[in-house]
This record gives sequence, structure tokens and C-alpha cells, in this order.
Amino acid sequence: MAKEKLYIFDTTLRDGEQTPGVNLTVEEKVQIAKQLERLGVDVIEAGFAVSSPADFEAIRRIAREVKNSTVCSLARAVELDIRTAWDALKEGHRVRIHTFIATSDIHLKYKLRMSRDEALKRAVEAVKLIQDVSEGKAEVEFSAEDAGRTDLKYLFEVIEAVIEAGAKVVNIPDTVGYAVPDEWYERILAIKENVPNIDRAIISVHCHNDLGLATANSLVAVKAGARQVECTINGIGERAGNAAMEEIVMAIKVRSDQFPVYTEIDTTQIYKTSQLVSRLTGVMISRTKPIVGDNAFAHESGIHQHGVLACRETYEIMKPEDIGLKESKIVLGKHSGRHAFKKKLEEMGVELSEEQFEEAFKKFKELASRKKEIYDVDIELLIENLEGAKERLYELLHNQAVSGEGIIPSATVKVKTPEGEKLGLAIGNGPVDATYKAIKNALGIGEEVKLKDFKIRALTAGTDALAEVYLTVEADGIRVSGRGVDSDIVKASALAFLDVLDRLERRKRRE
Ligand SMILES: CC(=O)SCCNC(=O)CCNC(=O)[C@H](O)C(C)(C)COP(=O)(O)OP(=O)(O)OC[C@H]1O[C@@H](n2cnc3c(N)ncnc32)[C@H](O)[C@@H]1OP(=O)(O)O
Ligand SMILES: CC(C)C(=O)C(=O)O
Ligand SMILES: [Mg+2]
Repeated sequence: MAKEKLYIFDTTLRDGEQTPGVNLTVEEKVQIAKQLERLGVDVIEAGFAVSSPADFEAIRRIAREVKNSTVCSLARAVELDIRTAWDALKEGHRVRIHTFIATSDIHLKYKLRMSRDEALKRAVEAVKLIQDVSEGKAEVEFSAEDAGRTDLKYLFEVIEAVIEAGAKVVNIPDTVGYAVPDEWYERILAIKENVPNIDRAIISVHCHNDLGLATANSLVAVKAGARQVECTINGIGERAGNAAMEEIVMAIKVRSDQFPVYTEIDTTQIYKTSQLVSRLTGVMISRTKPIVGDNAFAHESGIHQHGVLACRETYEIMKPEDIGLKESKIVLGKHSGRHAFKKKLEEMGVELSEEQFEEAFKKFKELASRKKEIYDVDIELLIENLEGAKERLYELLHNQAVSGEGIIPSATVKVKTPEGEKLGLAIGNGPVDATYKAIKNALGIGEEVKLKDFKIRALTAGTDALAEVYLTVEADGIRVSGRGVDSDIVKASALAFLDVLDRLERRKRRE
């Protein structure tokens, strides 16, 4: 059977922004909206126009600047909300007003203080008003807030009435994340089977994650007939958040055998979008978050690493490239085995006899039992110790860096090399940058050595702490890491850079 399209309605900029502690500027919202457009979402809910001048302006800008996704504003079943939403959207390409009213008895009684009949009437009036105010130019979506806890028969009546009034999308929210999958499937199926005019509208769902079931509930709803899902990037949103878009989209892609639908999301944009949203909202992504967490494509245990090295699919159900990541990670740690360790040595260009290898592996396991993260440089050091101490090619004889308010940062270094002492001078973006440039000048190194990673951490507490700098550079396709320790951060950085250059030179000679 031919698959049907599942519309992806992104509410990162509306429900996602309701995450406590999140407040995006207009510029940030526009930046995220453009990335959502590149990702290929069908609808961007850009905000709630009446709620603040900033939201109004963000919706107005997004409606004007986004061409390939429908832009939407939320509006209560209130005339001012609807008129304000239309004012914000009217210059847009394809726009939608999403109006809502709560339909559960608990919301009607305590929050809205309305009867069921009154709420139904307000819903119908709101749907009609959107069409009048926008002269039919805005698409109409209606949500029955707290539909998960609404009396089913009354819910059928509300949905039938709003469709009759002109709603083209009827959204069924599990506002408080109370539903469980079997029950939610039955509810959506019941709507499909009992609302007489349901074929004139798209059924949508909007699931919250209070019980960790938002993705599961969204997916069963699709099986029951929903053809729009509302979701957010990284699952951010009110309380425990909304259904995470990346999870829904990848579940439908990876398990296409299970779903009668496809999406038009460019999944290779997922990782980039997730990082952008995390950076701008300040909501960190848990390492174990499905799809986009740091560990989603990382393997630390020996048995898994062995499997993945032999055939990726043994432990990976999707490709990192599918979400826009370059590759999966083999992380060395205390659970790693010989296969992964050997692979790492190969990548580092290290060749060992069988005996040396066993010795190195033993030392690696000892180190990994004490240390949380094992960097390449830790392994380099381990191998060096195995082979006996080597004389260094470069030695830092002198370094001086000047920086401060109103001063152009500059540095001088003197380095002992096999060819004699070399002096370097440079200015830079800061004392460390100037020092690196000075070292490059002293050693005659150009742009071919590229800095790939720079980590600094305090080894001890207090302002006199020892600083440890870890550095990775790439040159001529070779990646090398180095380390430097000193109580002076600039000197620790210089030592790490010379360490890395030393290893790079040895590596080149070895190869
Ligand atoms: C489930 C959801 O996520 S719904 C969306 C939630 N998002 C937000 O609330 C964020 C933006 N909200 C806001 O900026 C403000 O709440 C505003 C501007 C919308 C309203 O502010 P205020 O007028 O000060 O009202 P307040 O927020 O205190 O109370 C909500 C009012 O809206 C009414 N209301 C709530 N939902 C609806 C609805 N769907 N249709 C009509 N009226 C509604 C409430 O009954 C209450 O009315 P009352 O003032 O007559 O008692
Ligand atoms: C406005 C509606 C759709 C909502 O966010 C909810 O019910 O959770
Ligand atoms: Mg919500």
C-alpha cells in the first residue's frame, strides 16, 4: 500500500519556549525557524502572538522570511488573540492560526468556569472568526486542550462542530502527558471511526512527556490514523517537555516496516538543529538522549566495540550520517577490549609486537580503571613509557605573553630544537593564540597544522591550581594529541603545543 505523508508540526518556538527558564530573542527565534525550514518541517509554530510584543515580532519576521514551511501562531478562543495572530501572520507566504480551548471537565470547571455547551460554542466561533478575519487566507487548526482527559462523546461533538465550522486540522493533545499507548491508540481510532465528518480534516496529536510516553503515544496515534504530529526539537517544552521530533522522525524512518507513513524531514539536518536549539535555549542535551545525545552513537564496551568494528549493524540500528554526524565513536574506557585498543593503535600509527601489545593493553586497563576519559595522548604516553623515555625534539626555553584591556595580545617564545635555539614573535586574539603563533613562527610552521581540539582543566583547586591542557592537531591527514601541565595557563598551553609538534614529527618519521 502506498504510504501517506505524515505532517511534522514543530512547536519548539511556542511550546518549547514554554520550558521554564527559556526565553529566546526575536533574532534567535528567526535563526531557529530558518534551520527548521532547512530541516523540512511542514509547520513552524512560531509563538503566541498576543502573549508579548517580542512574540508578535518574532512571528511577523518568521512569517515574512520563511517560504518553505507554513508559519503558525497560537491563539486562545478569544477575539483579540485571533486578530493579533492574523496581524502578525498576514504578510506571510503560507500561514496558519492554531486556536484552542480546553474540553476536559476539570479545565472547564476550575479554569475556564464554562459549561461544555459554552466551550463548544466558543470553539466554533473562534474557528469561524479566523476565516473571517483572514478572509480565508489562514489555515485553521483547532485543539481540544486536555483532550486526553475529555469525555469521549463530548470530544466527538466538539471535533465534528469545529470541522463543520471550517477547521482543517483537529489536534488532540495529551496536555498533561497522562495517556498510555494502548489507551491513546484507542482514543485516536475512536475519533476516526465516530466523528462523521473526520475525513474533511487531518487528525493531529500533541503529546507531553510527563510519564516518558510522548514519543510512544505519538507513534501509536499515527498507527491509529493521525497524519500530523506536534513535537519539539530535543523534546523541550512545558514541564517534562513534548514529544521529541528527532525520535518520532527517526522511528518512522528506521522502522518504516511498521508505519504506513513517511515524512519529508531531511534527517541529515537533525544533529545541527538539535545543537542549535540546545545552544540558544540553554537546555543541555542528556548524553543518553536518543538520536542526538553524545552517547547515541558511542560504544565503550569491548563486546560492542568488537561487534561494531566487524559489522556496524551488530549494535547500530541507524547510521550516524543519517542525522548529520560524521561517524560513530569508539570510546576507550575500562570496559573496552583488545579489538578496540588494537584499532586505536592502528589509527595512531603505532606498531607493537604481540608481547608489547599485551603489556600495553594491561597498562591501558589499569589506567582506565582510574581515569574517566582516556584521550589519545594518554595512550601515546602509555606507549612511550613502554618503549622507554625518548629525548624531546623541542624544549621551551622562554615564553612571555602580554594581554589585557586595551592591549593587543602578543607573545615571544624561545624554543630549543635539534637545529639550535629559535625565537618567535607574534600577536594574536589572546595570549594563548599569540603564543601558538609565536611557536609556529619560531619553528617555521604554516597553516598546514590545524588545531582540532583544545581542552583545559584544573588539576588542583584554588587560584594557584595546576592547569592541564589537552590539544589535538591535524597535519597532512595525521591527527596527534599532546598534553602540557603548569600553574601558568599560557605556559601549559605552550608545553602542550610543543608536545603535540614533537609527536607529530616522530609520527611522520615513523610513517
Ligand atoms: C496547554 C498550553 O500550552 S496553552 C498555552 C500556554 N501558553 C501560555 O500561557 C504562554 C503565553 N501566555 C500569556 O502570555 C498570558 O497567559 C496571556 C497573554 C495569554 C493571557 O494573560 P492574562 O490575560 O493576564 O490571563 P492569565 O494568563 O492570567 O489567565 C488566562 C486567562 O485566559 C483564559 N483562557 C485560557 N485558555 C483559554 C482559551 N483557550 N480560550 C479562551 N480563554 C482562555 C483563562 O480562563 C483566563 O481567563 P480570565 O483572565 O478571564 O480568568
Ligand atoms: C495549546 C495546546 C495544543 C497545548 O500545547 C497542549 O494542550 O499541550
Ligand atoms: Mg502543549
